[in-house]
Amino acid sequence: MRVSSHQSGLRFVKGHGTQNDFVVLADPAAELTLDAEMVAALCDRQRGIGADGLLRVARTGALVERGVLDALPDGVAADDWFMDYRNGDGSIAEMCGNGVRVFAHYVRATGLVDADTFTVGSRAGARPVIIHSFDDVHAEVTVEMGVARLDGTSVVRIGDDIYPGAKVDVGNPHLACVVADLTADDLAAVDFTAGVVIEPGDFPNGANVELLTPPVEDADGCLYARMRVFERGVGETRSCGTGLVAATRAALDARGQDAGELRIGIPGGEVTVTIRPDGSTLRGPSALVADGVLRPGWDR
Ligand SMILES: N[C@@H](CCC[C@H](N)C(=O)O)C(=O)O
Repeated sequence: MRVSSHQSGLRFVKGHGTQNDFVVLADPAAELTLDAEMVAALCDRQRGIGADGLLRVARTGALVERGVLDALPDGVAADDWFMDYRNGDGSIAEMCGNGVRVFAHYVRATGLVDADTFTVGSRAGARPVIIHSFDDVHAEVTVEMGVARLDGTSVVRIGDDIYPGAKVDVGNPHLACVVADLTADDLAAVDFTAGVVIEPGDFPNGANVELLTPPVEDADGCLYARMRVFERGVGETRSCGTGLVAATRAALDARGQDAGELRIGIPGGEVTVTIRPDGSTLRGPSALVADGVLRPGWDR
């Protein structure tokens, strides 16, 4: 069954995590065919519903049986709910941090899960979550994001400017640039409209690019920074959970720290990232804003 040809209309939910927005499709038995063209049309803000990405909610075992996944990812059981994530251009990515928060909120608020701690499956492996609070619209969720692995350095060109950064693997690839002396106003003025140019030799599968102001201590002694992000397969988004973890890892490393906490403001809100030598967490909000039904033939 293709997404387009469901006779009785396919239900969807629209949600976001710090305004990184998603179409959520419940498909427990993995019966839908999500081809790239269809996902791109659904995520298109003029042709379709409009979103940065799509989250299919399916049982991990069903995705293996249907051949969407080759095998159960590490630490993920057949009965665990799996976040089958697609970028807005239809491409598949290994992980989406904001997506996991929205996904966890969705399965908890709809009763597919009846506990506040559980595991979400992703192509990058198991992502344990804690639901701190939720109702039908809002939730506050922490995601265990695993180890953010530093992997050397590279550069990105944005307009006429070259930014050096740290390559960071958070399950998906990032170039996290902590830019010395960059103010919040400078960051807001960066022009992403022509895209970003990364080194293909350093990132054979592409990368997400983050620009971060150097962290400063706020009045309470907490570290705070601001970030913007240009996502692989999407373009500039108002937030990127894996990017926030990558940027925190790079910023703490630049301060000689392999652990610590950082609050980060992004255009879509604010999150808290904690880095430990053996892992990392991302804490922030989720919102489920609308329910809808796709009309048969919507894509013609
Ligand atoms: N917005 C996401 C990341 C989505 C995947 C990314 N665009 C990629 O291709 O790796 C997040 O919140 O982490």
